[in-house]
Amino acid sequence: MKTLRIEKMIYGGAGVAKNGETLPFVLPGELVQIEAGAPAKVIEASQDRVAPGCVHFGECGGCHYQHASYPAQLQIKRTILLETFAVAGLTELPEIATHSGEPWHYRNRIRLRVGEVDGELRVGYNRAGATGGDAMLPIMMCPIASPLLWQAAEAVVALAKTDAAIWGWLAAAVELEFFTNDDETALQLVLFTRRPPAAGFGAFCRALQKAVPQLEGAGAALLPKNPSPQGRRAEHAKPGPQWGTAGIIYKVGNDRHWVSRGAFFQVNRHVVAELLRLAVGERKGKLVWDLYAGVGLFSRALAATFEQVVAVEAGEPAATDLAAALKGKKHRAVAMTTLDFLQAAVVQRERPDLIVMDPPRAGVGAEACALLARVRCPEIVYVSCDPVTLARDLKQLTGDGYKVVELNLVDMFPQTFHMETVAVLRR
Ligand SMILES: C[S@@+](CC[C@H](N)C(=O)[O-])C[C@H]1O[C@@H](n2cnc3c(N)ncnc32)[C@H](O)[C@@H]1O
Repeated sequence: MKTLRIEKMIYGGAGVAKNGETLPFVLPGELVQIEAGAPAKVIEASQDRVAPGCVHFGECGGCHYQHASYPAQLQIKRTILLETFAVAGLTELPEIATHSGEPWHYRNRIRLRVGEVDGELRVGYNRAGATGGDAMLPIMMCPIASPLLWQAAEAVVALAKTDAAIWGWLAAAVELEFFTNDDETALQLVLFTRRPPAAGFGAFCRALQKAVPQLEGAGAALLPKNPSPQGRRAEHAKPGPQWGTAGIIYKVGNDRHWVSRGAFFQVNRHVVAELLRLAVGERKGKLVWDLYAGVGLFSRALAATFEQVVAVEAGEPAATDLAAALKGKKHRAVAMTTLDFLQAAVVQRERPDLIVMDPPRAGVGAEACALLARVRCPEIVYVSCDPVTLARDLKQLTGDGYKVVELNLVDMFPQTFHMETVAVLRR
């Protein structure tokens, strides 16, 4: 048996003790007893410790911080962000401003696993510490999901007991993804399967729509027959049968965005307007580039105050949605990677007044940052969902003449270790 004092939290959800050992579900300052094969026992609890809001917390892989009060969660994220910047060698940084919303029922999208448990079809998530290939944790609630999403998940499971079409498709499903809009008036479903039933997808969707009238559209996504050894995320799905509308309208501020089923959209329905305000705000000018533009969340708002928006998006179906959103105007949607776009732009010596960029977790990367330095745009707004790659890219950009003048932590993912940052750079 060992007794450890937790020194601090690290990115990824765990706390770390003085001897370097890491433990999940602890808090800074706590004294914890550990014994091989038994869960850690908290001997001296932090005053920030609270009762978790979900019965599955600790077992479920989705949440990491439900045992911390919400103000403590925000403090943990700010501390980790600052430490990540320090490790990357970033100095002379502005204060971090924190922006948050309602910390429960915020997710507009959930991806559930489907499996048979004790002879019954159930939905669930990955267990904490497990990967996609391991046994799923069947769940009875998900209080970070918007209520409609969980209502739909419960409906599909309940209907499978009595409805043959629902049973057939649910039994064939590997995962279900539900996506809803800002006010939960519309719902989309993607059903991932390796062995689709020969027919009956329409009957499945109509039966579900009877129970959940907000269901507007659904599609089956066909996975390879045999799971990839690299895991579920490495697999590419082909489109199977489709039903109803192909997307939903999602309202943010004055804009109504068309989001196709499967296209990226910011996941937190309570803070997306604040994220948009931070990324766009009152900025105006002649030319702006929106890199990694998705369906055009930032582009549409930028189009109100810039003469021309050039928006770059490499993924489908977002690139098609983006082109439709900017169609018929002087703006330009470019369906290519940011790197290819920047390589061409540097040759043509283009220089926008502003660049907004919101890459996936991998960040912008060394090659694209080097090209950005050559563009010498006076202001860059970098929206990031990974502090480590953000710190790496900021270090390179500050070495190339930029200064970080504003830092915002936007809590897009309450109850989890994930964090969203909006950094403003000027030269
Ligand atoms: C974090 S999302 C941001 C989307 C958008 N800014 C928004 O707020 O809705 C990143 C987007 O970048 C796209 N993407 C990924 N890799 C890319 C690349 N190399 N070049 C351009 N776009 C890319 C993805 O398809 C996704 O839509």
